[in-house]
Amino acid sequence: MASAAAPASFSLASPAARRAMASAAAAAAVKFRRAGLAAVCLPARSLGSASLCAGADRCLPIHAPSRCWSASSAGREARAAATTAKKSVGDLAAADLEGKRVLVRADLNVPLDDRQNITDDTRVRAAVPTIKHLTSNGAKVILTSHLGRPKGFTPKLSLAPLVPRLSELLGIQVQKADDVIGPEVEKLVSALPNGSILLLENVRFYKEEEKNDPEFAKRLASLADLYVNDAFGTAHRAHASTEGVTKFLKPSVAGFLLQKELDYLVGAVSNPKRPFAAIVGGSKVSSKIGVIESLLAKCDILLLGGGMIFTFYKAQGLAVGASLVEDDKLELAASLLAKAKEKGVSLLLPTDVVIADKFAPDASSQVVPASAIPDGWMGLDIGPDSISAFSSALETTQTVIWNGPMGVFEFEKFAAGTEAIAKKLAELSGKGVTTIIGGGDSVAAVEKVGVAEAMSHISTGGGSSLELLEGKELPGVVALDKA
Ligand SMILES: Nc1ncnc2c1ncn2[C@@H]1O[C@H](COP(=O)(O)OP(=O)(O)OP(=O)(O)O)[C@@H](O)[C@H]1O
Ligand SMILES: O=C(O)[C@H](O)COP(=O)(O)O
Repeated sequence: MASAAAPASFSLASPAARRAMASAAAAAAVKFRRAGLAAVCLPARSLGSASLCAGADRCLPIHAPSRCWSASSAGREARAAATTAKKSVGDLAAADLEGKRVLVRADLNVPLDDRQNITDDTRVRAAVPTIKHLTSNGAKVILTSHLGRPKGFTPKLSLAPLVPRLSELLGIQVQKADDVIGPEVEKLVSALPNGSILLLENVRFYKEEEKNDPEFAKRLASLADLYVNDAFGTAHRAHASTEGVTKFLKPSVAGFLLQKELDYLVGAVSNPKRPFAAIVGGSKVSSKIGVIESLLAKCDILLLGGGMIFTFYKAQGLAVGASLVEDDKLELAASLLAKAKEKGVSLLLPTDVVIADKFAPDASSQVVPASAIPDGWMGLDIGPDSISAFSSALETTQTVIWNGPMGVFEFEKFAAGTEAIAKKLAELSGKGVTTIIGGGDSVAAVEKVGVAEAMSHISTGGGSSLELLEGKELPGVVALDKA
């Protein structure tokens, strides 16, 4: 194994970034530059919190009990309609599993605190149904995952802290290997009894993983008889354990979590119950162009919030004061507005905003019409009239997908818009509307309000869910056997 190396670089979507943000915020508050604004960065990001839903044969975590997924439900129809229809672990007969060594790729990339405690176990809970299904059918599970972005062997990114929680959730003691491949691992695998689980060490300790090295993939694959990919959060990476191993293991199938993510983020979005509304927020329009364009082709109503709205306002000739604006995206914003019109999509921009005199939790604030933002003030949330207009528009829908907060919800003063939307979606969910939270900060917002359990689906993916919503194919999915 290679030796420890340089510090990893972070993307905002990764737990590594969350960990970095959390510890920095705990120390005090971290100033960072985001598109010209000095922001106080809080550890707001986390992923879902719903509990396992007892009783359903293939029930998955992170969704409302009333929407337990089953083989005969609408999910299957939606999946069949999706271009990503893949063979599932549920399609394998018990005889295909009994006594077989199954390599399961999960995404156990969870946030850990300084004492190596898991601070959000959503991804661990989400991995349980597939593993339980395999062990209860007598398979020998060889579990593999990454944690963070190590450069070589990095003890603090060992998967060891995952063992107690996994064992507790699975109801059996999970064994852990100190390596990913090699004679020691092979020995442990050959001694596995039916129905047992061996967790391999962090697969990214080998640089060959991210390089999708065929020799490494072959050695990893040689540990098993078949492959199950349940790592939705990493399905946008063409790595050895997500893509390379499929060339050496047949069958290579989707786990229940991966399947449910596809059912919702592809199936329900491509073939929605209508009217279908998309809510897109977040900081910048530039990071959501692909998502907006893709959703414009599918939705009936598009609600825009967050920092990106000011680029749209400016494109319409409004003054935006000191709000976040991407001047090089004004034409793009105008063309997106024109495209919505052309496609007959009802696009709503907030009509009023909560403005602040500085980018800080203790800023002075006031509500003004979108057309009356004074010089020196910046919009940090959508206003009450907009909340009410957005809520009325959502009342008419049957499917809603949400990606990106309506304002700077990390600051209490500017969290009302995001929280109101979260509550509205929870209410609609209770009335049978399909509500999908597409990963990222909107998940943290839904969690903060305590309505995560009410939603139809909360994605465990950050980058992967954005790529799916942009209409991209994910290499980890493409590589699996067709349904
Ligand atoms: N009006 C605003 N001005 C500046 N920043 C804002 C504004 N509204 C929201 N934000 C910030 O946008 C950030 C979220 O943006 P981002 O584009 O990362 O969202 P996301 O899509 O939920 O995340 P991800 O990219 O992981 O999917 C939040 O930290 C929030 O504070
Ligand atoms: O947290 C994530 O988004 C996934 O685990 C993928 O991690 P990565 O961005 O380091 O590939």
